[in-house]
Amino acid sequence: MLDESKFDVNFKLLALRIPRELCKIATRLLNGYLLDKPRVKPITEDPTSEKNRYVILSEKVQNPDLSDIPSQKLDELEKLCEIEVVPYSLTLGYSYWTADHILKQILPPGVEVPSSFETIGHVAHLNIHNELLTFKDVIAKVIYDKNYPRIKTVVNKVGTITNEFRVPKFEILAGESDMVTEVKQYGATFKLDYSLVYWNSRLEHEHIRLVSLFQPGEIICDMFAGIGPFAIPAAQKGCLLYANDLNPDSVHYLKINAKINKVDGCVFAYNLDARKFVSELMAVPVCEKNLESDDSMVKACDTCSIKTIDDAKAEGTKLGIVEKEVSGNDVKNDLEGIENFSTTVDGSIVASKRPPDCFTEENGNDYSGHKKKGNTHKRMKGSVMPKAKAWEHVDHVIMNLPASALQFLDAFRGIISRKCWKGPLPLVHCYCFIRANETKELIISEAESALNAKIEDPVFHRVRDVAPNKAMFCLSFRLPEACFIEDITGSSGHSTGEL
Ligand SMILES: C[S@@+](CC[C@H](N)C(=O)[O-])C[C@H]1O[C@@H](n2cnc3c(N)ncnc32)[C@H](O)[C@@H]1O
Repeated sequence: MLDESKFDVNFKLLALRIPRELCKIATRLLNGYLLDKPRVKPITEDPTSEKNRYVILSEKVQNPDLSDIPSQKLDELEKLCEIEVVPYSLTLGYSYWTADHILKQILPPGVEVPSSFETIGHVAHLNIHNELLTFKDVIAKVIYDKNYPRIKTVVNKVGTITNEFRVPKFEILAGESDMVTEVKQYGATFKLDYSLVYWNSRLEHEHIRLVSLFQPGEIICDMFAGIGPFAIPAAQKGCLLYANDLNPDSVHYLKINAKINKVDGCVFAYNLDARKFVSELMAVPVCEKNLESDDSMVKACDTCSIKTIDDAKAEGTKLGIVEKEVSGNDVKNDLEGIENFSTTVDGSIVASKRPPDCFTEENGNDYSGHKKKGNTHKRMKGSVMPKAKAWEHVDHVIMNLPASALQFLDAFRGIISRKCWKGPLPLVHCYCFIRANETKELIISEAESALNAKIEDPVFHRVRDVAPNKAMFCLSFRLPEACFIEDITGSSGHSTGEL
């Protein structure tokens, strides 16, 4: 085990014993000659008298006659009191030194010291390289000691992720074995079991960037929702969420998180394969039977603002809250013809020119939303959020499974009933990886062959570099018209109404 006393360092220093009321002025006068160590104060108690203090001098003052300090400074101090020099012994030990300092002494010279880690609530996630695996326990102990109580569990990722839920395997190296924890992102709270579900704190900016494109009242379909880092903030914004994940544990926490964040009336959770989810959600039910989510997700919700097109019809009013913003542009940076859409009472779409200043992406193009004037977000106090008919309208589709989301685009082939659909087709936000030897054109062609249709006006947003030769991107585009199915009778565009 680690012998903590090995890290003791003793400093033989000098100190001035002075009346305690002169501490401030002495500190000012001796500026530059005082002990200068992070987190150690240069003034300390005199063990022999309450009335005095020790002013600890820096290591560079070695002579007891204080000849290392300019005489002018000493003269000034002497005018105020008698100066008494005393030896002072300072020991800085294990509890003082940083994790980086200690690990540098333990590990072989030249290796990269693993003193930084990803924090997920009370869990510190390390990725210890093979050459340091023999030191893994001591590394974990130091990180635990230095970060407790903020960190209560230190884990190391084992091997590479191979399972479809994208959950790494961990070994617990120090602290509690409980990996159920809580994380906060932009005001939302997420509970999760880090050993069972996918979570990546590095995606926080991306989650919020994408949600910032959504407008209150919009209908969002999240095909690979995880525990809800897109879905929960979108619902908090007043969107209606159809959120799905194949991992039952993710869906379990998605529901808990919807409750914790008081949006459980706006988040409908499903535990299906994404293809099946989309085909069930967006296809017209044979008997127009209402879709049912897998349990009682529909709850009273104070914070939601969704009204379906049908609700508005019933009220005979224009749906102010579902003003739909749509943008599209091509790689030539042509901003002309970009339009806003508002859904009117009959579900038809009113188009209006939108200001071009909303294009902020690296290539000049974007699907960002422009700020609306005023707050059109109305609350439905104490009411149950009505489910929208997703086969009539969905505004955005989120596909965050970068390793294979492009291949799932085939789920949209001929799925949307032209007869039933109201408004523009959804904007799809499909995450992918692009390697150094790949191009955006290659990605587009992969997406197009999955859709079996041409994509107009694609926009790429670089999310983050995941490896030296690999970056994560978000490809946004409007679902092509080819996804319409003309004749719904007897077509594959019917759902079994299983959801
Ligand atoms: C990269 S994670 C993204 C989770 C979440 N959207 C986020 O941003 O943190 C991908 C998620 O897709 C889920 N998944 C993998 N294959 C799936 C499939 N065939 N159908 C539905 N979900 C799937 C995984 O369980 C995982 O939660």
